[in-house]
Amino acid sequence: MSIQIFNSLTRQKETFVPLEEGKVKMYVCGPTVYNYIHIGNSRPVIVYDTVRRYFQFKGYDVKFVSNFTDVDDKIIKAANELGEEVHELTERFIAAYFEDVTALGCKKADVHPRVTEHMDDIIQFIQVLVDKGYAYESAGDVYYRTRKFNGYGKLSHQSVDDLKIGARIEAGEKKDDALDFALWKAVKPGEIYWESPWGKGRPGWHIECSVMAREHLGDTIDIHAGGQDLTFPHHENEIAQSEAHNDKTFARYWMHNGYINIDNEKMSKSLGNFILVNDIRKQIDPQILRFFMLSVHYRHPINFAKDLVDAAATGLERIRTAYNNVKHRLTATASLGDHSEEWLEKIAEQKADFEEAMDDDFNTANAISVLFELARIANIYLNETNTDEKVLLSFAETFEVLGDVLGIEFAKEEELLDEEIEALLQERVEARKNRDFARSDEIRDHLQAQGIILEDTRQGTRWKRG
Ligand SMILES: Nc1ncnc2c1ncn2[C@@H]1O[C@H](COP(=O)(O)OP(=O)(O)OP(=O)(O)O)[C@@H](O)[C@H]1O
Ligand SMILES: [Zn+2]
Repeated sequence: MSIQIFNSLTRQKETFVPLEEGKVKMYVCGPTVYNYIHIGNSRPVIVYDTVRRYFQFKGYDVKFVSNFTDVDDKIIKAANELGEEVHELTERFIAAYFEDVTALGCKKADVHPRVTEHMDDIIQFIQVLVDKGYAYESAGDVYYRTRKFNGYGKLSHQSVDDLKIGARIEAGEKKDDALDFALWKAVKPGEIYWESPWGKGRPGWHIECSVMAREHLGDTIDIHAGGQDLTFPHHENEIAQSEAHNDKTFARYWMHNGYINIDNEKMSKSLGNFILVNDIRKQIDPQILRFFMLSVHYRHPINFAKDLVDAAATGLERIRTAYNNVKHRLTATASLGDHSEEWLEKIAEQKADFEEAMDDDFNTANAISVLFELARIANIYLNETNTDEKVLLSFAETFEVLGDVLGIEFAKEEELLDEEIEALLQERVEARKNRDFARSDEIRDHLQAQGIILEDTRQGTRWKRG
């Protein structure tokens, strides 16, 4: 079956049809780097990393771009407060970002463009909008003429007249209409700036994504994604800028993830109710955090509560134990069971169910239920007297492949307990006594693969963890 995506633009699930056969061009709005990310901020990173992994699993060639906003008001304020250069501050938090999201099992994007590296492209883009009459300069600022763009409000499903009611012109803004938004901001004293046709200044936030998406993915992209709070005004403004500039559809599918709440309120920096990934990943296995997040559909809210995280930990442990028992049995078995076809079919059914769940708008909650079912079946199989290597390998491989789609590893770091190692060594002694060198070597290789180093001495075999 093909992948269905809930498209915020049409507010319905649609069959994913790529622009170019077999390829996915995807842009995810990235962080403003002036602070460590909190768990709420990490949700879009985990969610869209999983979406990307699933497309790759389905055989698509994915180009994944996610930007860093490395100059803006909040960054300038933070740098001033800390007495640091803007680029020093942003380098520090970009490095911290990579550490945090890597710990959470997220792969790097193919490109992580930065605003400061695209200043010429941004200026040229704005110039085109000015030339086309979609933007105007006003005392060193440049504003987008929102009413000129037909279709403004189509993503957030609001009419321009509704929006007008809530719009205000802030002090210091010199725009013609309250709905207009800044593309370029004139420099204020003491701020970092770039030269432009409109004088010294720096870009507004929305323009950067339009420019960087176009530079790295082209005029039209397949999927544009971000947190649900970005729908309006950020993504609405991106559409207005890009479609006015390119005269083409900007993004075909818009995906938005729900919030992580704490006591049923959005976790956010401004509310101060946040937990930093950098802190919590030292207390809770980050794989548990990822598993916890994926156990809820990406469009639903998640309440971050200790008992729910504990439940996720128990659930993950259940799957890991089944996987480890399968792996363990593989070291001890080579006997042929009688019912391998039947079991192989059962495993294949779980794989198909997993795909069905993920095809349905990346329903990771249901996909995880399938992993629980796979674990349940594996446990039943392990109770059989004769286990077949082929079936065990298929169980192990299915856990690994499906786990990889979710970015979850089931192998434990220290998979073998000391007693298990001792038992295997004892078995190796017996095997050697019986001149079963094949088995003896097999045990040595298996232990080595787990990082256990054996040393045969006159007194017997010693081992240590490598
Ligand atoms: N609680 C949350 N749950 C899910 N996604 C979130 C949450 N908070 C922020 N995001 C997402 O994280 C990214 C960065 O957002 P942002 O920097 O605005 O964070 P914030 O904590 O909401 O900050 P502020 O309170 O200053 O607005 C965006 O994609 C946003 O949608
Ligand atoms: Zn963006």
